Order: sequence, then structure tokens, then C-alpha cells
Amino acid sequence: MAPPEKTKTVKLERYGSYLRPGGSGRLAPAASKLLFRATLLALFLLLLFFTLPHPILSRSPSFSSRRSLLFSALYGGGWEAAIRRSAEPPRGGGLSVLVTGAAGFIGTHCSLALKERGDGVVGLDNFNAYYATSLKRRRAALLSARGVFVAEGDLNDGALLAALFRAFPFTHVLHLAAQAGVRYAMRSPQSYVHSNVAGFVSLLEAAAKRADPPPAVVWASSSSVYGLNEGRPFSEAHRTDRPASLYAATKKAGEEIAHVYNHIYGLSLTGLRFFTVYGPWGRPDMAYFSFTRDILAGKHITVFEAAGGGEVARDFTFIGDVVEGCLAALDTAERSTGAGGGGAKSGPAQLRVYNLGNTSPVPVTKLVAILESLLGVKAKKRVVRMPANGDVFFTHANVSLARRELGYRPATSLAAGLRKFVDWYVDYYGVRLPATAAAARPSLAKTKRAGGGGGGAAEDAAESSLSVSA
Ligand SMILES: O=C(O)[C@H]1O[C@H](OP(=O)(O)OP(=O)(O)OC[C@H]2O[C@@H](n3ccc(=O)[nH]c3=O)[C@H](O)[C@@H]2O)[C@H](O)[C@@H](O)[C@H]1O
Repeated sequence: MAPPEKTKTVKLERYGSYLRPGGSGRLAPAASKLLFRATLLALFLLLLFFTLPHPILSRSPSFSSRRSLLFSALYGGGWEAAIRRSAEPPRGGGLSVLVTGAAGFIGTHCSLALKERGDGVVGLDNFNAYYATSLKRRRAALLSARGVFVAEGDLNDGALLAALFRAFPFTHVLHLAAQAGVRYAMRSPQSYVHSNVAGFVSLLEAAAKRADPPPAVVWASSSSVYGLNEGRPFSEAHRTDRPASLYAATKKAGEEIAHVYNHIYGLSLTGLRFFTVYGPWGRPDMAYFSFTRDILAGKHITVFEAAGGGEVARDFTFIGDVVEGCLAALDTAERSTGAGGGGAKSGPAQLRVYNLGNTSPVPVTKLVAILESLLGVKAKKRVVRMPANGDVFFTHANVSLARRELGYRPATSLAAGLRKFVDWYVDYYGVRLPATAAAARPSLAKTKRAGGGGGGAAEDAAESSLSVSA
């Protein structure tokens, strides 16, 4: 007697035989068993389609957008419908803006401000783990609560970008997605090339060739492009060909890449050179944020000084002021002149670059002193000579051009802006400050919450912080 058949193939053949016309009386249960298994297999394949990246499927939206597609198909509306709903400006004549890096610090603030004034907004973010993704998720939840749909995916996913531009004719792109941080570039150089160079090219390719008509693009450059420039305050007319860090070099490369896409495809492009932007919902890797965390934890902070004990200073710029600059750049951006699909441009398109700084540099030691007073805790400082890490000693923005052409007027002192940041921080993380902090923060009485780890009230505090424009 032959041994029992064990392989799946053989088993399937056997089940198939039950389905032949004129089979035995066991046909019905066998058929339903087969149907059940086939359904399971189909469901499994569908799950694979929606959740795994697959080269054969490169023309369909990416892994994460296919997952979004699945979710929206399950929960109603469809991925494209969700994009359209979010992108459609509720006010007549409003913009429809694709915000890249929407779950980032500046991206969240700008998205909320655009939505609040009646523009349509769709976000794109890859939620990478450069810093706590929980913070990015909380920002995205805030956006979602205000009706801003955030697609999850990477700038380098051309199929995803094409799907976004196919879903809605965005009038503008506010491109804020980037690998940020000056010193981290020494540890992870490739991530800067991936996001700030390859990712930017991918976005501009899609904007020029997949969008019809092509949108105007406003994007985040950086004060770091001034590098070893010696002219002060930094003006757009100064040299930017001596970057001090790879971060700066990728941002400078972005400015040159912008020139190319403006020249060939007639894309309207505006670069904004941000100067050390800080505020509520900020980036934990930045000094004001990590100093706050470490001072409260009683840990040492390292403060850099220049050669010979010279002060290191930054033109710290409050997020509310920067948001106003970003929105003004969008409002004054002219249309791209290229035909959709990468067709020839009808004439020269706008190409601009602006400093968005605060115009008053403050030494880092002074930043620490303000935090000490706001937190009511003395910092344990370790002052060291600045290592060769890509940092520069000093930044100072001349914003005459932005003032003239965008109406940009930064109005927030470092002390006032940090007070708003600390208000948000204690609420978000549920920190109880010593009584000595109250004197420097009259607002403390309003926002006081003990213990806890940042519960639901964090969003409420953020709402008040976000609605305060400078
Ligand atoms: O304008 C920009 O284009 C950049 O701004 C920001 O870079 P930076 O100006 O370097 O900000 P940030 O790290 O907060 O350091 C602030 C100061 O603290 C000093 N610093 C820093 C760390 C430390 O441990 N000790 C210290 O003294 C440090 O030497 C510096 O003087 C963004 O991170 C960057 O993404 C980019 O947008």
C-alpha cells in the first residue's frame, strides 16, 4: 500500500478531485473547505499587497501609502478621497498645500496655521526615528484632529509622490522634510544625502513631471549655508560656498538643485534659510530642548565656547515668527511656468531665497541662564572648547529682503519664546517645577499639572501655544 500523501500539492490535487462533476456525496463539504482555504489565501495575498514593499508593484503607491489605502478602504472613503478632502481649501481662493515633513516641528506648526486660515493641507512624513517617534505621532494626532490627512511615506518613493499629485492638483508644496541637525551628520552622513539631496530631487522630479499644473515649491534651506562666511549680519548676498558641515553642504546643494529645476522646468522655487528655530512641540535634539531635559534631570550640560573663551551665539528664532514667514512665502509665490508632465516652460519662473532669522544673536550661556530662571533650577554646566563637529560660532540674520518682499517681522525675544516653550514642556511631560520657577513664569499658575508623564492635557496646552503667533 502506498504511504499517505503528505505534500500540500498533492493535498490540493485531492481536494480538487472532489470538485469534479459526478463526484461523491462528500463534494459539498469538501468544496466549502476549499472555498474557505481559497478565501484565506486571497486575504493573505491582499494583506501582502497592502503591507509589503514589492518591486513588481512599483507603479502603485508605496508600502505605507498602500497600507493607508487599505485602512481607508476598510474605514471608508479611500486613500485618494481622503487626500482630496484634506487638500480642498474650505475658503474660496484658498491654497492647497502639500506639506512634507508635516509631523516635524516646523511642518506641524505650518500645517495647523494653513488649515486654520482656510487653506487645504495634506501632510507627508516618513516618521523616521532620528528622535522620538512618539512626539511625531502626537503632532500627527493634533493634525488629524484638525482635519489634516498625513500620508506616511518617504520622499524617495516616486510612486507615492506621483499618486499624491494624481490625487489632487496642489497649488503649492511646502517642503520641510529633511534630515536636520548639524552635528549628527558626522555620525550618519548618508541620511543627509538620502533626505536632503536624493529626497529633494525626487520631490522636484515629481513636482515638475507628475503634477499638472506644476505647483510652486517653498522649501527649507538653512542658516548653516553661510558656513565660514565672515560678513555680518548674514545677508543673502554673502558667500555660501564654504559650508562647515555636511548638513550645510546638503542644504547648499539643495539651493543649487532648486536653480536647475527652476531653469529647466520653470518650477517656482523659494528657499527659506531658517535660523535655529525653537518653540513648543520642538525638536528634542536641539540644545534648548535637551538642556531643559538635562537641567531638570540634574544632569550636566555641555556648553561650547569659541577659541580663547569666546562666546558662541545663535540668532534663535521663535516658531511663531517662522510660521508667518513661511505663509508669506507661500502667499507671494508665483505660479510655475512649466507645462505639466515635464513639458517646456512658457517663460522664466520665480527663484527666491530669504533669511528667516530673529536679527538678534544671543550667547548660548544666556540661553542657559534664561532656562535656569524659567525652570527654577541651576544648571550643572561643563564649558568646553567647541569640538570640530561642523558647528559654527555665530549666526546673525539680516532679514531686510524678507521684510521688504514678504512683510516678515520677527517679534519674539528669546526670553518670551522660551517661556512658551517651557510652558508647553512642563505640560507635555507632566513636570512639576520648584516654586522658584513661578517668578519667571507667571503663566505657570494656569498650566500647573503635577506628576504624570504628559497626558491628554498636553494637546490643550499646545493649542494655546500654537494659536499664539509670536
Ligand atoms: O539654523 C540652522 O540652520 C540650524 O539650526 C539648528 O542648529 P544649531 O544652531 O546648531 O542648533 P542647536 O543644535 O540647538 O545648537 C544651538 C547652540 O547650542 C550649542 N550647543 C549645542 C549642543 C551642546 O551640547 N552644547 C552647545 O553648546 C551649539 O554650538 C549652538 O551654538 C538646527 O539644529 C539645525 O537643524 C539647523 O536648522
